[in-house]
Amino acid sequence: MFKIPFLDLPPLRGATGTVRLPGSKSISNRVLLLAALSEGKTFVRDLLASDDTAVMLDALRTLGCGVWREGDAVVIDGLGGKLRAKEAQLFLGNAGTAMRPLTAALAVLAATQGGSFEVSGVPRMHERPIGDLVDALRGLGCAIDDLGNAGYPPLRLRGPSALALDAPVKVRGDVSSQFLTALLLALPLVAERDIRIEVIGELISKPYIEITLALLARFGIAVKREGWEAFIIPAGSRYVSPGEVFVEGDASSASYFVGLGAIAATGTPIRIEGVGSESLQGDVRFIEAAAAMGAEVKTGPNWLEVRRGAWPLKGITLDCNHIPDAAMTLTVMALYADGPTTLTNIASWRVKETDRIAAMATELRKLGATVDEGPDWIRVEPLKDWKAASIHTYDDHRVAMCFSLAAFNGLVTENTVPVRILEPHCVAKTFPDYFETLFGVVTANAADIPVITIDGPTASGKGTLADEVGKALGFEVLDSGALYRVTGLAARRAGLDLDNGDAVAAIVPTLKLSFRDGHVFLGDEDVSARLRAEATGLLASQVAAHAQVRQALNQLQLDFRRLPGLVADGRDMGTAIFPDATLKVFLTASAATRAERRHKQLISKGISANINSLREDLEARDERDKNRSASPLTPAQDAQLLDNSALTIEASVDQVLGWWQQRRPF
Ligand SMILES: O=C(O)C1=C[C@@H](OP(=O)(O)O)[C@@H](O)[C@H](O)C1
Ligand SMILES: C=C(OP(=O)(O)O)C(=O)O
Repeated sequence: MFKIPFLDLPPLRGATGTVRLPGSKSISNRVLLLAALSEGKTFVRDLLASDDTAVMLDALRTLGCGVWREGDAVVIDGLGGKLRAKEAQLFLGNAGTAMRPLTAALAVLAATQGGSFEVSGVPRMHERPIGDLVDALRGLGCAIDDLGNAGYPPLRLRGPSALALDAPVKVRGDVSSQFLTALLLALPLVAERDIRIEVIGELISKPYIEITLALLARFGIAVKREGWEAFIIPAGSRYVSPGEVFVEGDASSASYFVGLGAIAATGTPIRIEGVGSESLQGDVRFIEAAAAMGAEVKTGPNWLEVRRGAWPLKGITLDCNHIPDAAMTLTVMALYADGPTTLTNIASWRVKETDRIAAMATELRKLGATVDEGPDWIRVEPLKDWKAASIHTYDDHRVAMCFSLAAFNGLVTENTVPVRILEPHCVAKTFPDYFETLFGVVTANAADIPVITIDGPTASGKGTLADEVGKALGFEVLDSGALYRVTGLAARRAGLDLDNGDAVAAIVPTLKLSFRDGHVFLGDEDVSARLRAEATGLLASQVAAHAQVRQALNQLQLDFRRLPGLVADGRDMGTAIFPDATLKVFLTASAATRAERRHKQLISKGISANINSLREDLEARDERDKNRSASPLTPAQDAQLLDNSALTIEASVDQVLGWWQQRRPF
């Protein structure tokens, strides 16, 4: 996950490959609750691992459920309908699928067994309505206290209290379907007689009720229904765990890749694995909307393949009540259309993670789009004149994911712009690795992928600075010095004459080199510590003097230019390898400062060292690096010079990030 203040997406051009979706949020949290209410163990496979499921799992643990991992399964040892904890405070983040169903289940459990439970969430959760559910539960006889504003969390669910189960339970369905879902999931707890639930008002987001009914059936509860108006939980219903449940991929998460295929898969299609024609989730019908906009879609039981069909896409008008979450993706696809796109019947967008109609309209306008909105609709015009924009994400995962599709503007305009996604980690709600997954299936022109080079003499602190800048921007880091060090080490191990440039260059393509978690591996061996040793530094300096060796390592270094960007540290990154880098930094420090730092570093590792001879070595190495004929150590003409002798690491990082920001169009 990119846990950084912003993620800049350079212009993207194409898409190809296969995406394996994370588990469905809606299915995961329903299955967890049903397993918790059942008796005995349920093995849940392919469970979504995200913020929304984490709060549900924490809540279940607090309530006394067994929750543990066994291989690739999460095992829930259920309560069998009996409360083990009679008091608890549950923090449910911003997960509607945890807040609403747990409120109903705990209200009913507290009423029948006694207890006091508080449910709360993030500030936005306290602005998301729950009054219709509370009214239904109070009508049934549950004791519920508003701990904040009436009709919103936080709430206290108290008991015991007498339940009136003979009259129908009435619930409004026109603000959120999750209220009906919550009652359907919880009321089998007290189904000594038939329980009738009646929906008041037009039910929205109907396909989510189908998910609820299907999963209840898997846990042994066969709800009878009268269309969408009434649902009857038969007397004697009991939750019976099926023992094992497989969670299918998330169909709402699929929408971003369906959109991606429609926009950018011009050759082979994007393959999306985890949902397909047999999906339980209504959002799989997003493919119909995408097809109406021009996408070519093929489906199998649990896969989709999508490629570009019509181009530009076709503007559509669509009632999106049945796909409230996935439909947001259409508003960004609409930028690439031949005419306006109008989405209707989406009033619920206003009470989700943020006011999504307002959020999408505001952010689309920042890109230059013309957008109109009403209480329950939005209209987006195609965009020709794109502006670089910093997209505010409102702690809404879907806003962040949707706007990644705006980075394909280079497919419709010459004046390509990057897109900045603020607080990209909000995707953690349902798809923590969204951006990594995206980068795995999109292509960009190498020249569009930003590079920051940090060159400078040995022990100037390039490595630390590059790592920190890389972390701050979410960029890849290339420690080119390590490549020379590995080559020097491997050449020495192979018994080569290090003065023989051809021989040393010949082993470069055979190096089995990988960088993982800040470590460098040669084959399976972690050689990080060896590479840092002074002796290896000298080997590196020797082999680096050969033009043939530098040539062999060139391509390897260029290959590190990957999305979303690269920070390359070395000696000739800005002059020879990435001459088109957006920002070039030449880092220096006095020989005395560098010798002191190296000395401290060695001493802290328990290696004895003499500061004077370290300084002499450094100076000798500087001379060799400066005077070699192949790529001598010298600042690029357009480099920013940074002498960090008197600077802290933070100050150097801030300086580089400041220069970087000056070069950004945001
Ligand atoms: O039941 C569910 O799993 C959901 C129902 C929908 O909410 P509404 O019924 O409030 O539209 C949907 O937006 C949400 O992401 C998940
Ligand atoms: C509306 C959403 O979430 P929640 O389950 O919190 O309602 C969503 O994921 O788009």
